[in-house]
Amino acid sequence: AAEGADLMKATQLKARKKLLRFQRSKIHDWGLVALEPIEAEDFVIEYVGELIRPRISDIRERHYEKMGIGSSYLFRLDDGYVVDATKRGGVARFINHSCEPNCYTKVISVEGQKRIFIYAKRHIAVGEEITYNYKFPLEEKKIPCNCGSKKCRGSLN
Ligand SMILES: Nc1ncnc2c1ncn2[C@@H]1O[C@H](CN(CC[C@H](N)C(=O)O)CC2CN(Cc3cccs3)C2)[C@@H](O)[C@H]1O
Repeated sequence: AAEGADLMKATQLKARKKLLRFQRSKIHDWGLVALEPIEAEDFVIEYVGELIRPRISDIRERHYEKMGIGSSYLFRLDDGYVVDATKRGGVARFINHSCEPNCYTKVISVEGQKRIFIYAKRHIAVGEEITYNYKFPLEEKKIPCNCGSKKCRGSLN
């Protein structure tokens, strides 16, 4: 019974959203920083937003560009669907890109709904900024990357 309780506790620890703080980032404007140590493969946070169809996301993207808020609160899924965190989103929308990220994203269908979960690739120490690879498609107009990692590709797209 004791080891069952420990297993339960360990599972909860791994699955629980981690303590994070939204603060100025060395990479870009604002970012998310770990307030507790995070182990490899631990669940960190869900990228919460509205799941929208490709056509709707094109219309919104143009609208956001015109409004000057930049379209990168849009998290594109492989099938063209987009999770839009611009209006209704969680703090995960503030996570910055790195070419050597400490987290990775996984799209999981929960009751037919696609959701984006962010996990740690490695141990993350208190105070480290949470990052994942945006995997933006290559574009002409480059967004210079400021991740500072040795293997930085120089741009996000
Ligand atoms: N490694 C990097 N190097 C350089 N720039 C980066 C990096 N990684 C994220 N970026 C920028 O961050 C946006 C992704 N953003 C993540 C959070 C951002 N730090 C924030 O404070 O809002 C969300 C978008 C929505 N936009 C609102 C704006 C706020 C200020 C100017 S536009 C930012 C991206 O589209 C980029 O422009």
